[in-house]
Amino acid sequence: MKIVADENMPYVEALFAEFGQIEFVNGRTLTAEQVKDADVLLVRSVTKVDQALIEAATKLVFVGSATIGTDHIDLDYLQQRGIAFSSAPGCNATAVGEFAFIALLELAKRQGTQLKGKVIGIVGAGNTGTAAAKCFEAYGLQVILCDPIKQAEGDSRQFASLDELIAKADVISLHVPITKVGPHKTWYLFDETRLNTLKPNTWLMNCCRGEVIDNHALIKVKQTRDDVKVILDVWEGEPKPIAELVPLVEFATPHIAGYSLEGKARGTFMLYQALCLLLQRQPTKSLTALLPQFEFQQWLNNAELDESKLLKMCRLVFDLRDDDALFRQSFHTAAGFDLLRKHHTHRREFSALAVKAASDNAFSASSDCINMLHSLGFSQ
Ligand SMILES: NC(=O)C1=CN([C@@H]2O[C@H](COP(=O)(O)OP(=O)(O)OC[C@H]3O[C@@H](n4cnc5c(N)ncnc54)[C@H](O)[C@@H]3O)[C@@H](O)[C@H]2O)C=CC1
Ligand SMILES: O=C(O)C(=O)[C@H](O)COP(=O)(O)O
Repeated sequence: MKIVADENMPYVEALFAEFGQIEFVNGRTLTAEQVKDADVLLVRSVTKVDQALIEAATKLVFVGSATIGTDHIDLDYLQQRGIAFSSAPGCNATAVGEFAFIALLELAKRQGTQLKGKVIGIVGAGNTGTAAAKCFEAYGLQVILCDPIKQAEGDSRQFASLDELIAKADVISLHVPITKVGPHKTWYLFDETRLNTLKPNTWLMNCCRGEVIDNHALIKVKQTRDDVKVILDVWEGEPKPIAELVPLVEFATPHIAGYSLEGKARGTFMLYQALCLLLQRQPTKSLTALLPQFEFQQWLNNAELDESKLLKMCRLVFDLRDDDALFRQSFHTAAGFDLLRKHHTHRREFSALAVKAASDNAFSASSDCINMLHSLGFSQ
């Protein structure tokens, strides 16, 4: 069996070697010629899997994408060909949720204010939106959810309309898939008209797909509204963000919100499970065995953890400022954007770091503060 796999997908060797010969490829530049003998194709979000790519791949039985989004896959064509497909829903939801939380702590610090007390609006209450809400709620923030699809399905959580959310939230975080048609289409959901309805001093963060915000309109709005602060992990026209936009953004990263080591490992592992199922083989590998132990654990002496100390703790697992600085140096070319992604140091999720109160110390952290950290996701 021949497996063609994106070179940026960790743990492929460990999980798929038992199925046959693996050929690693650059997912962005993958050609039909490289895929034509494949039985299995494993991709990430940068590979467009459509008729043009796989028409000649007559042996292909399985396509796996180790991602949450599936907008790069022509699902109808795969179905028509009878090729099994699996993505990895939820694999990096925790990573995105924690990214959103840390990014907002960083923004608050940079603005000389506190995140505490802000109202957070989450657009799209699926896996990543829910993971983000979990962090914000663990920190005691009020969260407003907007998800008309889940609302119509009878999800028991409380929902607001997008207009209500925009009117009430201090921070808006976007967590929707990209869709171009239908009553809830998200392509340019934040177009110029909607961007102009943002209330004064709104913080807007996009960790889903670049085209959910009209980036040209965002430039226009930002040029006259410095009160609006923006964090972008995803960009219209990736891998070539519009250069003019970057200096207008407070934190800029190259589509790495989902790039925790755990998230990537989960993604590859979910494809391994799907292929085992398709081939009716018993899985022999385990996800936990793949992940290295985190080098540190943290003893807390501080009686109370203020926001600045909380941010320092979060930076133990992920320092967003490094990615932002690197981005500004080398986003200018498509190769630069992709290299930033390729060489991104896979951060760990909060769960990799065990946090305990130093018990023999009069200044030991309060149980409220330890409970908050555990609710955020840090281990006991
Ligand atoms: N920056 C990154 O590294 C990552 C980006 N993503 C992107 O984030 C997207 C969302 O991921 P998940 O939360 O895991 O997907 P999901 O499918 O679990 O949740 C998406 C939610 O958005 C809702 N939705 C759809 N249209 C909407 C609209 N017009 N208004 C409000 N809600 C709407 C859906 O009902 C659904 O509940 C993915 O499709 C992917 O494009 C995902 C992972 C990592
Ligand atoms: O899962 C998704 O959807 C994402 O956006 C991924 O985090 C993107 O990562 P790559 O597949 O482009 O490495």
